[in-house]
Amino acid sequence: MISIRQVSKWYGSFQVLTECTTEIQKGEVIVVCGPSGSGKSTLIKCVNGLEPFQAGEIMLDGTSVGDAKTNLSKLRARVGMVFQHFELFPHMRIIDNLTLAQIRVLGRASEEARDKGLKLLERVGLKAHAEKFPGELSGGQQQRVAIARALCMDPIAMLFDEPTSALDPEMINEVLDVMVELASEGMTMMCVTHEMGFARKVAHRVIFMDQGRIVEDAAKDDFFGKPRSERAQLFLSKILQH
Ligand SMILES: Nc1ncnc2c1ncn2[C@@H]1O[C@H](COP(=O)(O)OP(=O)(O)OP(=O)(O)O)[C@@H](O)[C@H]1O
Repeated sequence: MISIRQVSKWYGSFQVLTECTTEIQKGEVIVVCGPSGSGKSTLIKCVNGLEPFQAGEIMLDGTSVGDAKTNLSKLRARVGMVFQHFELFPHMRIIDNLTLAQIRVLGRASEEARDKGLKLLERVGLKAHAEKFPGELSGGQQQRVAIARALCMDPIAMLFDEPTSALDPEMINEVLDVMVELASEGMTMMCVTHEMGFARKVAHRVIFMDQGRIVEDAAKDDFFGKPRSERAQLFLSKILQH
């Protein structure tokens, strides 16, 4: 489903990603973790073409992301992306946030888009808030709206970039619960997160990054049982103390 081969990226002379390689199968849930600045967000943004890369290849369901001939907006419409900051349009009602891309990008009729939006709002428990503005919702609710918005596009995979790290602690679980449910339904997911409880519960594999490299790419139980690298052992011992 997602194939990342020997991907390298530079910001000027600074190499942010070095020969990153991994494969994500349909229905797999991958957690990407690692220290701050290790390149996790950059890698995930390369997957849907939000960041260009200079070497290697990323294939998304058979389409090459880095190929200049690839229509990136079409490609992005097929992969849901959820960011740390929900990035909802503040001046638009929740339901309009959900229908905009369906109408503009997928060409759905507004009634159909609205029905779909309401269905997905119901799924994340927020149908009653459809006519509100984002500022009237809590951070956790806004993030659930952002997930519903991504799902409105019938994505073939979902990418999450630290979806809970801007939330107050009591709101983290309501977002993780939605992600756990998605995973249990077989959604292909690549999640940058520090939530190791989530990783233990639903990840199939864990990728550990350090200084722009994929240092470990292991089955969840192997990673948590005994990470191979000292760097990952240190990271886990620190993060699991909290
Ligand atoms: N636009 C940019 N220009 C130059 N350097 C950048 C840019 N974006 C990110 N970087 C650098 O690239 C490195 C990797 O950043 P990235 O955000 O991918 O790391 P991360 O592992 O996701 O970190 P965090 O956990 O703190 O979000 C960092 O050193 C960062 O400063």
